[in-house]
Amino acid sequence: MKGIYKFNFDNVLKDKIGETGISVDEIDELRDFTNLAKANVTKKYEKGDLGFIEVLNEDLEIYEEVKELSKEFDYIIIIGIGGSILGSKAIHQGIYGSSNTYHPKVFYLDNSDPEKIYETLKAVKLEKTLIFVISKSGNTVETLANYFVIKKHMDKNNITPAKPNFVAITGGGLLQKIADKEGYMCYKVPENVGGRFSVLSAVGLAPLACLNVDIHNLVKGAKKMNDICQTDNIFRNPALLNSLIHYKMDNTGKKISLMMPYIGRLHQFGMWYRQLWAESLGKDGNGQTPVIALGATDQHSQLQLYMDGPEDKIMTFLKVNTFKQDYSIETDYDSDLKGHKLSELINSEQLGTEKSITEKGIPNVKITLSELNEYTLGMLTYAYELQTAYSGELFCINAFNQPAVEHAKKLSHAVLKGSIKEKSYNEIKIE
Ligand SMILES: O=P(O)(O)OC[C@H]1O[C@H](O)[C@H](O)[C@@H](O)[C@@H]1O
Repeated sequence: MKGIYKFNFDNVLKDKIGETGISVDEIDELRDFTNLAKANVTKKYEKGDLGFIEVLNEDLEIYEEVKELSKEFDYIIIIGIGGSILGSKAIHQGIYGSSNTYHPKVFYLDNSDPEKIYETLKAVKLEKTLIFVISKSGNTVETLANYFVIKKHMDKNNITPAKPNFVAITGGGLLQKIADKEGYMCYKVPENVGGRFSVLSAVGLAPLACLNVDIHNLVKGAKKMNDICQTDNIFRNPALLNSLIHYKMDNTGKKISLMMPYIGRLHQFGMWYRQLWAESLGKDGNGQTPVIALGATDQHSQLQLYMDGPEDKIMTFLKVNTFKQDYSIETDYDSDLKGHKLSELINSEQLGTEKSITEKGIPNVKITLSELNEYTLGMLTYAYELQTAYSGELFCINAFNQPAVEHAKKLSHAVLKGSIKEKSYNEIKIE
């Protein structure tokens, strides 16, 4: 499997967007600054802190066992939240789209919304369902709650699949205890792999292997990107260059990082990126708010704001050259569309938007993939992981923790236990 990845940064340059931009010379002058960031990431990796790089060397044969087991099942449920599920969702959608017409069918339980679990239970036959329960900490309440509800439902209704149907992927906590006690097949999340950086570890690879994603090519793409990004030449290192561009733009008030894929299959990738960028860099008053829009759909809903609203955005266009299916537009009516393909239309819309955004002086970069397959998706995913690690260094932020989220989790627990009650003094109530 092959594919080409192109990173284009013309439209952040001063000669394209004016004074808000950056020049090639300025980028070059920041060589020491960017090389230090890169060297710090390497140091952390050598110290054993960056498991998301280490996992590239993992033996993928370990996933054969669960893949074999999955052949007994028609449905897969993945239970997890945040970094424990967004990656597999993004990669699966990146390869298969969101129609869920393939075998096995997949369902994601990533919320404690009772209606969602009800709908899922109605859509699957549990005796034919392989269920992944994924949580690095092993203690995330939404994940445990969904597991407990499904387990009880199976026990109460005497649902006994031909083969054991729970697989735990965890680094410890209550989930590990449950897996040990119940004898579940279990994959480990290494301590040094942060949840949102875990898609290329067991967290993503075990379920994806069962969903017929070619994980070998996925990792191969990531390794290729890792090799490419070993260079200190920033103009040859897309992760480092994009990191610097976002850093410089942040410094000039571009506090929103807007990602706009022009293919539906990358929409979930945007959602994965949203967590990665937000949780890694949103600290101590820093951080760019990631926003995801889908081209061309959101041109007709958001573009007015992007072009004419606050000048606080840097945009990333994601584009693919080849679509898996295509249609030519044929009509007897007099129309500019006549004789064109849908792929030409969507890519023209991308370029048209890019041109008008650039004319407005809004900085934007573009990643073009020759096609969207496991290999190119592996390159894309890993480039963003590395870019986020570099950005942590540039912004002097620990990109690998999430203290504010931990605090909110504690308060939610306190509410559940009854030690915090909802009180409101100022509200409008209408009956
Ligand atoms: O994998 P888990 O331990 O269940 O954590 C799931 C998620 O929980 C928290 O909300 C963290 O902020 C996320 O970074 C994490 O991905």
